[in-house]
Amino acid sequence: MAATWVKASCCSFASMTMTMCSSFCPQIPIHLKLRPISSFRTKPFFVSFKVFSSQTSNATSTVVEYSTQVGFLGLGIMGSPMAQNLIKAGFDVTVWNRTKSKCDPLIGLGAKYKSSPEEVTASCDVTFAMLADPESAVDVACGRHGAANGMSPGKGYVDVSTVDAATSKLICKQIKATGALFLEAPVSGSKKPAEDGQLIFLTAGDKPLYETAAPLLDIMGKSRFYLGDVGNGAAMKLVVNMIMGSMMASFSEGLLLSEKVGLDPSVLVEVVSQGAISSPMFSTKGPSMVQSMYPTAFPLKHQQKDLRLALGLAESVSQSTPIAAAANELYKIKNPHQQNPLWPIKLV
Ligand SMILES: NC(=O)C1=CN([C@@H]2O[C@H](COP(=O)(O)OP(=O)(O)OC[C@H]3O[C@@H](n4cnc5c(N)ncnc54)[C@H](OP(=O)(O)O)[C@@H]3O)[C@@H](O)[C@H]2O)C=CC1
Ligand SMILES: O=CCCC(=O)O
Repeated sequence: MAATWVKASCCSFASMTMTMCSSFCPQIPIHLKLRPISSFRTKPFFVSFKVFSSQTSNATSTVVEYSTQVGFLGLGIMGSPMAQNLIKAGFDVTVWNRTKSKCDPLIGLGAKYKSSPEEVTASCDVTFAMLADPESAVDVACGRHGAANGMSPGKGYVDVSTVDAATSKLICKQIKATGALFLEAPVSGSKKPAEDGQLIFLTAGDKPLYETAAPLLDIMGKSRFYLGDVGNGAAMKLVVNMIMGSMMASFSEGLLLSEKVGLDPSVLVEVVSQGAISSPMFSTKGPSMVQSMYPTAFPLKHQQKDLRLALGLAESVSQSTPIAAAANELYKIKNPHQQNPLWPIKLV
């Protein structure tokens, strides 16, 4: 039981110019034709997308009429449902993943397959990358047969991986050296929001690409923020995940303490949900944590990576972050039999 809470805290983790009626009802699926907004695209851009009444409102419908080629690199927990939503919305999607077998379900849904990131970007107008960490994001973008090799003017690269600002800037430089445009767009939201097209995009970089890619983002997400220069999206994402890592560690401690003093942790979850510290994260993860159920949504190693990168960000501006630093130690644990002096329980 002791390991329960630790494990749970980690695992169970236009302006495209629209030709449209301004008084559309967001509840009713409608078909829209979009015109290109910039010289970024050289051919007519008819697109299918989910309808938003504003940047942060809920989107409720999807439409299909589309001719652009969309690439997707990285089909893990997040990338796979994101690419799937683009395919289901009617986009022409070409996929690549290091482990080829993860492409098969998407190919079954109609995706095309290419055997390298370079081939994907060479054949696509806009390519998304959803990779594990800074190393893999750089490798896939800038390595041998990497995405940059297939980029050229008129194309766009949207990196939705969670990385640090320096990594994002490095990738941006390589992509832009080809004449293509770059957008960083890490996401808030986990496996279920990815499946449901309810992610929150934290974007920064080339505004024309942001605008061109907006309908694609709107298929995969419920809102998007444009934050200016490359690095700001990465920083925003790291701050958000730093808060999340600390709060889930604290929640885990509370659940364990409640049990050790003879309280029912389920009741604690209910009490928390009704009070000022209620949070969708506690409400959705809490019940499964109490039941010792840990379906992986946000792998422990990624939360630790994000805390590590957030601590680096804090260090860059000499900000003290003792709470995040303590939480980071917890997420470092790889050996379940190892005892962590910072955690008040023996991990068995
Ligand atoms: N899961 C979540 O809830 C969320 C995750 N994120 C972030 O999104 C990103 C992806 O997360 P998630 O989908 O959960 O992670 P997964 O571990 O499920 O997938 C990681 C992906 O990266 C690929 N990859 C890893 N290393 C390499 C490499 N060296 N070269 C090429 N490809 C590589 C994997 O390929 P392969 O299949 O071959 O291993 C896989 O496609 C991470 O940055 C994460 O922090 C952001 C929001 C929520
Ligand atoms: O990076 C992962 C975020 C997970 C979430 O927002 O639920």
